[in-house]
Amino acid sequence: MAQRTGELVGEVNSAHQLDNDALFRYCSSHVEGFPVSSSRFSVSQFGHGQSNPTYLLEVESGHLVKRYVMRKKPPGKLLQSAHAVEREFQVLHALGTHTLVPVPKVFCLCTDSSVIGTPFYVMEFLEGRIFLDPMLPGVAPDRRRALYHATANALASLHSADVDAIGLGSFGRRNNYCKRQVERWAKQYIASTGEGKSERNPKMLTLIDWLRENIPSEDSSGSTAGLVHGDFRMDNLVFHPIEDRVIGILDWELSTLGNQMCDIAYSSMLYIADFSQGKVKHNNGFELDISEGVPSLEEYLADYCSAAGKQWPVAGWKFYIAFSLFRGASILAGVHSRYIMGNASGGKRAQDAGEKANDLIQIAWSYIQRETVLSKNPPSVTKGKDEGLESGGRFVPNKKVKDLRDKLIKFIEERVYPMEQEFSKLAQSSMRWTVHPQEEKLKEIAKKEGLWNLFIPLDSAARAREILFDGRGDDAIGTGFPNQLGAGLSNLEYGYLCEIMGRSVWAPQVFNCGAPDTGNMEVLLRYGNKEQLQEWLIPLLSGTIRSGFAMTEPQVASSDATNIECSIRREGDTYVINGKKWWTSGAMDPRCKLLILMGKTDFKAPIHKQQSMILVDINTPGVKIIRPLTVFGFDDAPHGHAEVSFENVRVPAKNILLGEGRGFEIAQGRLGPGRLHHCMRLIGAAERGMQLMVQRSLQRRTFGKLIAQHGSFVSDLAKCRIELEKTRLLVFEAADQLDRFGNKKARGALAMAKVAAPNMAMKVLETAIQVHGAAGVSGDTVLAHLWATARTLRIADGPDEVHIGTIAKLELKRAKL
Ligand SMILES: Cc1cc2nc3c(=O)[nH]c(=O)nc-3n(C[C@H](O)[C@H](O)[C@H](O)COP(=O)(O)OP(=O)(O)OC[C@H]3O[C@@H](n4cnc5c(N)ncnc54)[C@H](O)[C@@H]3O)c2cc1C
Repeated sequence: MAQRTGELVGEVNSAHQLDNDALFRYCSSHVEGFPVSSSRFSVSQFGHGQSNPTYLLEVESGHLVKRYVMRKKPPGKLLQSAHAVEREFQVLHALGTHTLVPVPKVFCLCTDSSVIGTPFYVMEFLEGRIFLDPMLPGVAPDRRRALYHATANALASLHSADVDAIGLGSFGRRNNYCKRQVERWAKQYIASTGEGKSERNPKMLTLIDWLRENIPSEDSSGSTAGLVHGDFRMDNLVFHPIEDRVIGILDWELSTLGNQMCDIAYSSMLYIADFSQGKVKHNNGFELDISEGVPSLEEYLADYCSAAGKQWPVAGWKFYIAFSLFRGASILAGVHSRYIMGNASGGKRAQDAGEKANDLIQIAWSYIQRETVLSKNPPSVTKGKDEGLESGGRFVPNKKVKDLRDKLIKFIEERVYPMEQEFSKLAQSSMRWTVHPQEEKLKEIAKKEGLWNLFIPLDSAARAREILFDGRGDDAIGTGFPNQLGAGLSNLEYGYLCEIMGRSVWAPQVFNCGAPDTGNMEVLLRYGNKEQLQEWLIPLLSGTIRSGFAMTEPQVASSDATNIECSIRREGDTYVINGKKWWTSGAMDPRCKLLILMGKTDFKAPIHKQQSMILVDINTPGVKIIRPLTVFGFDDAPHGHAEVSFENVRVPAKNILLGEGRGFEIAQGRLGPGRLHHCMRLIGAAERGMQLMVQRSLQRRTFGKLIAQHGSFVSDLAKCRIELEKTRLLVFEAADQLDRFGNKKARGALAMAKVAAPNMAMKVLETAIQVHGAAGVSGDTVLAHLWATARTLRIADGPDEVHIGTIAKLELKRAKL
């Protein structure tokens, strides 16, 4: 079973007591968001890990308890070059600032030993899961496979960091890494063993000689060199609280530049020697019987090589594993030695380290005696690699989509979530109808990251390219950045990404994927002519303007669009518009420039030929914003939902879309993908609800138990997950049908998704709100806002009953055939 990161702490070890007041004062002035005064500041120590003492800092700030992690050098006389927290800070800072490698954010480094006795640094506390036992007891087999896949991917991601580009070019020497490491750990072993220390093992000395003679040739050339973690094991990884992905790689004490094969070999050592439990378990140098679902050593290695783009290491593998065992033995001898001298942070657990060191030396020798240790060629890794979104399943994102998804998740978690409170604060102030400057900055970063206009389907992009550039692939459209027309994704592929954006009400617009802009751009992409595309689509694509869709009218039941009364009358080379609309989302936004309006050009034509759509510049005389409307009190500023009147509004005749009487036809085209985007975002909103409720349930105690231990909660949680997964499959199915058969044939699946998604999201968010108690209904969490949005979607873009009518009609039609 996994341990929660917050559960791995205990009282501070007597050898590692701190001056808490000095630490508090330092953090107040050096750590972002750390309060200046607090009624409670507590320090506890992580028991896991034995090298640099690591502490959990909990500080009360208003009604919140903020958590940070502090890591320091151990006290006492230290071996040269060990415990370099300054280097840990440097590498974490570089990776966190410039790459997508999952690491905790670091806040400050203190090199002044007078503060708490040794240098230290403070970093973010990651709420997640740590698996102390790599055999993953209590985890289902398919999840085990997914966790190993995530582990291989995390290592590949850190190995892919471009050290020169991120300021780590001089973090170490790249060539002859193993050569230097053999000498370093040999020296350390000698220094840690002998009289008054851990007993020296003569077999270790012969092992050192063997290693010196068998260093692979690539080591001297540096061809497999790059950033090396140095202690990459599953128990140094924090996994997401519920998803099987790594959110933080910890313990960078031994990181440097060098031969990266050492990292993958070290992390594979568990297949040869499992010392996660009291005694070392081994099979005389052969692979151990591994738990069901855990990939074999070769599968794990192949998974890593494929993700990192590395050669299958058949030639040097024996050396790398033997070296890992040797290095492990040297480290354990050091721990044992420190235990004897009384300053190992692992306390009593360090007592057995000497015996374990000798076991590893023996296993290394058995391994070296093996004739072959790796097959000539890697096994196929397709199995397990791309199974399901996280594990198995029919809907499987390909590598391109997975990469975009990982990027999006990191972007949202690191840049959007931290801004949510700030955006909400502005949206509730007297400046509510202005745009937060940070939102515009985030848009620019999203463009550069290639996370822009991802909603545009391949076929719509092709049409725009044809019309605007005669088919040339010039996507920059003179705006200075590529991918204006998206990433060439299908609706299904976008589904995997749109879902992620739905986790925050603020996220979609950051990626230019917010409603109603996406639907409006889709209308232009599908039905606009060249002039209309140039005037309106291009600024919408670059995010310099926003738009609204004006169909619903207060005086008529607008779920039946044939009721619409707004008139669009032709007069010479203009159309004159008269009518009243409401719920025109986005019309309050200061960036809103375009309204796509639906009205009637011919009240006498057949019922579905009376409507037309026309492009209206919001600044045209006669367009009047009457008031913003609220959704359960949320006015969704600065975007807003407006009541708008149109009095003798004259627009050029060329602004008509597709021609008079074609409004219904366009509405059908617009609403299919637009509706589905709402469903996708609702899946994301529900996932956020799941995440928050799980976190809350594991932190909060009632009547002597965590909420997570109460049976009623467990039952609700499981039911929410079932509903969520059912709905996700339905939404993917609808997207897939939309891609394969088009809007009309997919209408049954689209209607089912549109009914299922808001109802499911409401149920999940409602449960999450309940688990949060009063905090859930307040503005302190995102839950109330997400719930309110989900509720509107049982009405907006067609009420449930209308879609239910469509589903039933198709069902009955089938029966008649
Ligand atoms: C937050 C939000 C944003 C919106 N954004 C936009 C926007 O940007 N642009 C825009 O034009 N509109 C927008 N709308 C309006 C929305 O699309 C309409 O509210 C919706 O189409 C329903 O129309 P209506 O409100 O007139 O309800 P009505 O048509 O009056 O329907 C009321 C109720 O009648 C019942 N009903 C209707 N049809 C049937 C049926 N066939 N069988 C049984 N019962 C039925 C349902 O219970 C329905 O909820 C938005 C609405 C909300 C809440």
